[in-house]
Parts: sequence; structure tokens; C-alpha cells
Amino acid sequence: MTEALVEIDDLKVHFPIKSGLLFDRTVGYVYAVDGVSLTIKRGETYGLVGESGCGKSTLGRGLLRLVEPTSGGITFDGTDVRALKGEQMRQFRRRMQMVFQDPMSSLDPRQSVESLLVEGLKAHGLGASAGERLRSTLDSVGLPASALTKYPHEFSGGQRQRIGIARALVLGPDLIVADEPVSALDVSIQAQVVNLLGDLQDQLGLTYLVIAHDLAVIRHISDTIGVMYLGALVEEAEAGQLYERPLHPYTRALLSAVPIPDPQVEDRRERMLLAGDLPSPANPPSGCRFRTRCPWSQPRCAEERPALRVFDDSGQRVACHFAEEILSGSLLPHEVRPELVRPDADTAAGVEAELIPTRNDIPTP
Ligand SMILES: Nc1ncnc2c1ncn2[C@@H]1O[C@H](COP(=O)(O)OP(=O)(O)OP(=O)(O)O)[C@@H](O)[C@H]1O
Repeated sequence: MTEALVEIDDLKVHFPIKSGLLFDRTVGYVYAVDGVSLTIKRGETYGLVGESGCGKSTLGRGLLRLVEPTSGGITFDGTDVRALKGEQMRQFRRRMQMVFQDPMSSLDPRQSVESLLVEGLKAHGLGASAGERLRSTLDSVGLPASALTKYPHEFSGGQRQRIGIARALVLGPDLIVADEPVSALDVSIQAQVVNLLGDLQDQLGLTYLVIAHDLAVIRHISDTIGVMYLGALVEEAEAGQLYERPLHPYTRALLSAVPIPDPQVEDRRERMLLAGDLPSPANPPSGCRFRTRCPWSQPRCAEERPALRVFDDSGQRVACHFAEEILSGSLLPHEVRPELVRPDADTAAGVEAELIPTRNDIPTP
């Protein structure tokens, strides 16, 4: 499981902000994805996590070129994806499929399951061999062949997501980008769909990029986890390592929101809520983008954007100037001053006043 299937190199997806009566003037950009480099190994599940609006979906869509990247490289199984033109790209896309969050809005309600599944096959010239392929694909997602003549509204949410997965699978992809695949489902159903994804991966040797806004969902299924904040990766590690030793303050905040089902560990759990909203990706803070919400931020953080660097032999990567000091406890979080929280302030002087007022203990690395 060491060979790279996907290599993303300094990928940027910037959306122009238009203004004027005819929308012909570009007045700025939304820096939705702003320099992400990562590798997804063949057969692994790469979990991408971060709060809503940090650019996860745009990264997934940029990888499949469903939105055109502004710059950067994408290599898929040795092929330079960004160099592929029209028809070549369309054919290639068969190998990279997407499963969406809300199956109700991603499945056309007027189409039967058969027609939904055949659509993709026809587009790739595989319509002739459809019959058996459709039945075996439905079987692999746990639905009977009789589902073929039904329509999306005749199914439960979980079954609809199985149809969404079948639609991706029927083309025989190598990679599935699953964007919040279970967040629209009841908690009781989520585990079934997560297990199904795991079984399919074992049977078919699939590689997954799973996008989620909280760590609870992806902690059990991911081999590697990348934590994204405001268009960039702030940390990446093997999943167990990330839980064992989160290095970036943002990862610590995300992890502290995940309850632990052991009362003793739960009592000791570090709690750290994030104050303020995600700053606008059209006007990100200078330097470290997390500094306006970081309890450990220092003047240097406003001046210099930290690179995602390898932390030690574990391969864990972190984008924080002070990861060592925070881990060792030699740098302590700022004092809490909730009345001064100004999450949108963007100056070094404002940093101390914007800090997060929510820790109830000193970090225990
Ligand atoms: N087509 C677009 N045009 C302009 N801005 C966009 C477009 N698509 C996304 N954005 C903006 O890019 C930023 C990142 O959005 P994205 O959907 O990738 O985030 P996300 O982390 O996946 O969030 P969510 O979980 O809510 O989908 C947001 O500020 C969003 O408004």
C-alpha cells in the first residue's frame, strides 16, 4: 500500500469575484484552495477534514477537474491529469468518481435507478454490456435487482446513498471521492454506509478520498488524515498518530470536539472550542491563517506563513511555527479575554485580543 495513486502538487483553485452591471470586472478572488500538496496511496482511505467553507469540496472537485484548478499539478496513476484535453479527460474520469453528500439532490428524481446507472455507462460507451453489470453493482451495495425499476423517492436515505455509491461504482473506478458521504443520514444508518464503503474497498481495492467536517466520522475509516483550514493543509498524519499526538492547534480544537467513550479519558479530555467564524477565504489573514483564532499565536505568525513541514520520523506534517514548543508545553496559550474577541481583526496587534476563551486546562501533550 505504498505506491502513490494520486499526487497533488501545490494545487490552487481561486474563484474570481465579479462586480459591475455586466459582471465583467474581477474585483478579487475567493482563495478556496490555496496551495495544497498531498499524496493518496493506492488502496488507502485519505480523510480530509475541516470546518465548512475551508475548501474541502473544492479540492475534491478540483482533483477530478469538475472545477478547473487555477494552478498546480495533479498526477493520477502516473498520468498528468491537467494535461488531458476534452474527450481524453472525459474518458479518464471513469477512473475517478464522486459520491455526494445528499443523494436526494444528486440523483435526478425523474430517472429510474436503471436509467441513473446506465447514464454513466452509455457516456463511456459501455451501455451494451449494462444488464449484468447493473445487477452485480446493485448486489455489491446491498440492493436487490428489483430496485432497477424504482425511482429515488421510493427509497430511504441510506438506500439512496447506496444508489449514489452504485452509480459511482458501476464504471469500475480506481478512486472514489466521497464528499460528506454520511452527513445527511441518520446516525443509525451512518455506520452501515461507512461499513459498506469499507467492504467495497476490501473487495475491489478501491482508493478513497473521504471529505468530512468532523473527525468523528472519519477516524475509523481513514488510513491518513489531512486537516484543512482556509484553503490549506495545516496537518497530515497517519490516522492513529493524529489522534495520539495532534500537533496543530486547529487539529487539537477539532479533536477536542470528539467525545471519547471512556469516562476516565473523557474527564481528562482537553476541551478547546473555536471562537469566531472562519475568516473569509476572499480576505485571509496574513501569515498563518489560523492565527486569528489560535490561543498560542505569536507576532511571527502574522508575518510568515508556516509551510507544511515534516515534524519527525513518523512522517507527520504540520504547518505551525511553534509546534515543538506547544507540544512540550514551553509555550502556553494566551489568557482568556472573551469580551475582546474580534474574530475578523486582521492585524498582529489585534491577535492577542482575539483569542479563544474556552480552554479549561493547560495543554497536556
Ligand atoms: N463556484 C464557486 N464560486 C465562488 N466561490 C466558491 C465556489 N465554490 C466554492 N466557493 C467558495 O469557496 C470556499 C470553499 O468552499 P468549499 O465548498 O470547497 O468548502 P467546504 O470545506 O467543502 O465546505 P462545505 O462542507 O460547506 O461544502 C467557500 O468560501 C465557498 O463559498
